[in-house]
Amino acid sequence: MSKHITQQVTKGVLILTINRPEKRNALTQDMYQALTDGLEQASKHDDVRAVLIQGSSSCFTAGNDLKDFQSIDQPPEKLPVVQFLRCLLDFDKPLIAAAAGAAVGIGTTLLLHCDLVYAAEDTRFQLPFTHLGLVPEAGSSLLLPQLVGYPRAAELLLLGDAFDAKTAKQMGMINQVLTNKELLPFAKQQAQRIAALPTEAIDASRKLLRQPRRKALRRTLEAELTCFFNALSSKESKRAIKAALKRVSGD
Ligand SMILES: C/C=C/C(=O)SCCNC(=O)CCNC(=O)[C@H](O)C(C)(C)COP(=O)(O)OP(=O)(O)OC[C@H]1O[C@@H](n2cnc3c(N)ncnc32)[C@H](O)[C@@H]1OP(=O)(O)O
Repeated sequence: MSKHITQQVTKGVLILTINRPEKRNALTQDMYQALTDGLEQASKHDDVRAVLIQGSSSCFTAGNDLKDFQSIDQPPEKLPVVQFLRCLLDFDKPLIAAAAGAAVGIGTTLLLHCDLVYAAEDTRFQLPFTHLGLVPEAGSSLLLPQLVGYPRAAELLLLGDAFDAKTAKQMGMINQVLTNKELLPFAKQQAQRIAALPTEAIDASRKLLRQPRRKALRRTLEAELTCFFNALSSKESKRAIKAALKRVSGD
């Protein structure tokens, strides 16, 4: 268990909270492992009927820890981030997310796997993969065009500009925009509402919603992973990640 991911079960909802404020909740391999453990436990326990993933009321996550990218020294297969992405794809209970402040990289793409997504007014989404010499992950090269149409998806994934919560709502990426104060209580309430509904009907409905894209999503995720880890070992990406780290931390 990572000290940066906390777990709490309330009224049938497992709340996974990302808590590394000093680094804008950037995700390390330990944190991905803790998130995967949380989802796997939730899947096994009948008393958990929905999962809420959240950061704080002012920051969701700045995405993958950039230093962590530089220190990857094991085959992708064994990496917790890869296990987390596969687990996300197969997760069999309702998944709700509450995003505020930074929602960068995987902080945006993981939302595409959630059933309900709520965002605070100040949320800044960004998919800066190409800036880092990388490619889309988490099945986003399939899910994003399906959700917002090819032209907008291409713009977001190729140019990598940040966009706000209002734009995300207009594009159909999220359910609702709330104030920072309202966000976490409202997301919890919605998760608890789902958890209180007849479980078999919720699970079967969710399966029906997801089933048509399941195989294609799995294929896309695996193709992206191959491409992503090839890119990560390229000179272009190493240079870009070093520059990004310098920009955010001065290192
Ligand atoms: C498979 C997954 C792939 C991906 O997720 S790719 C995406 C990778 N993520 C990024 O490229 C985001 C990089 N971060 C930023 O662009 C900015 O930050 C933000 C827009 C998220 C926030 O900006 P601001 O509020 O001004 O904060 P700040 O001063 O830049 O950072 C505060 C502290 O947080 C650390 N930090 C921020 N993001 C990361 C990160 N992604 N990895 C590691 N550290 C990060 C900094 O270094 C610094 O910390 P210190 O004060 O100790 O230097």
